[in-house]
Amino acid sequence: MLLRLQSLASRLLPAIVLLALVQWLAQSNHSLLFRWSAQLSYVPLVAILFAMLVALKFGRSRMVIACILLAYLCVQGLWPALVHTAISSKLTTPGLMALLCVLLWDKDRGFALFNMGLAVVWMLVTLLATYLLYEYFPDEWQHWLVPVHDLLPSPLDGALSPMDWCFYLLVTLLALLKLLLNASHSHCMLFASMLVLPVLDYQNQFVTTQLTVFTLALVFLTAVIIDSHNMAFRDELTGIPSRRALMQYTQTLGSRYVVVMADIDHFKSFNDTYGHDVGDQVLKLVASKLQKVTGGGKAFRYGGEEFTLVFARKSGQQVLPHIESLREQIAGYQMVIRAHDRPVKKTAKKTNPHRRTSTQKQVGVTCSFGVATKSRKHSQFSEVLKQADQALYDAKKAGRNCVKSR
Ligand SMILES: Nc1nc2c(ncn2[C@@H]2O[C@H](COP(=O)(O)OP(=O)(O)OP(=O)(O)O)[C@@H](O)[C@H]2O)c(=O)[nH]1
Repeated sequence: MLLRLQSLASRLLPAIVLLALVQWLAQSNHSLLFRWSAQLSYVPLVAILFAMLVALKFGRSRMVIACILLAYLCVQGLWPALVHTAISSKLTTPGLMALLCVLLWDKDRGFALFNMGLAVVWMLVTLLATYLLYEYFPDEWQHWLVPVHDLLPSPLDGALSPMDWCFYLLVTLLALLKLLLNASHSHCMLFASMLVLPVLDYQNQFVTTQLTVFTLALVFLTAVIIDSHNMAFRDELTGIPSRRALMQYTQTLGSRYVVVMADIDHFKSFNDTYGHDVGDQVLKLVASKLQKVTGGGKAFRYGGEEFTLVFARKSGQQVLPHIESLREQIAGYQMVIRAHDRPVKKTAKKTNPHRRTSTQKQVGVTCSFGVATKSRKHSQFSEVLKQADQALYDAKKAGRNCVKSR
């Protein structure tokens, strides 16, 4: 949970700080900004449409929809007569916030006609629900909103009606809940754009909106690119760099490095005893421990239950103490499993070393390690990797839960 909060903060904070800076800059009424907004008034619209095209290319349907929603803000500023109606002006911010919140909870559905039709339907339903809520919220229920409205800091008291404040708060909390479950860059950026909408509504200035939309276009572009990069180079299950990332990393290695192959001992029996889901939990746990390796090592998931650690500019002797301490840490950790035990197969009964813990909630995991150093004889990365694999085989033969080097 702490890790999740850390990654959420590290993704969300830069975008929020950037947007806050933009608001401050726009409020400073700098003459250059006004000249910029007059002469380059179409730039934010072009930027957000460009971000939309990139999202389209990467198949990120949610970001495409978010860009369209932000483009609406630009169009509203550029051609007010085109979109101005009593309903649209009153409900623009709540409607957009509700749509962004639903987008956060939805998933990328691609661009098949049926899925796009579905997206249009739920967007219309969301807008209709927001409209009905605002129009028909009973007057006699208004007093329920007052205590929540009182939570607002006093300078903002008059800025937001109780209805607006409660609605924004509810939608924001719902979105935050989603972020706690999944905080990809795209999720964080959608959330940041949600937060800035009431501010834009309050300021109601063309230049602020344009500048913010331009910033959001850049922020969305960054999110789409980073998420796509992560999809390609991060292992989906464990979240650590994948084999593809390892192969790319090898290009950057110099003439001195150490490769370590790590393999979870008797991993098959975890799957057999507790099921595939617990097997996945074990993989995640081991990956998180490997990722914290000291001595400058970088961890990758090689495939299955095998991991690779690479230590650039290090000798075997320098690396060994770090691997030994890593092995001890993993072996000393008691993992609490969150799954019901499986009936043990007859054939697995004889060989399964975890069988005794099958009724307990805590299980131990061990790993074997094979270490190899780049040398004149083995100068190619593939050769060093092969040596590390051989050393791993030695470790397995020596009884597992140990480190062997070649
Ligand atoms: N849960 C889960 N299991 C996986 C995954 N990838 C591979 N496996 C399983 O990992 C197991 C690998 O087992 P083996 O290679 O036989 O070796 P082991 O049981 O780890 O035993 P030793 O390596 O000899 O100590 C197989 O049963 C695979 O199905 C995965 O992503 N999730």
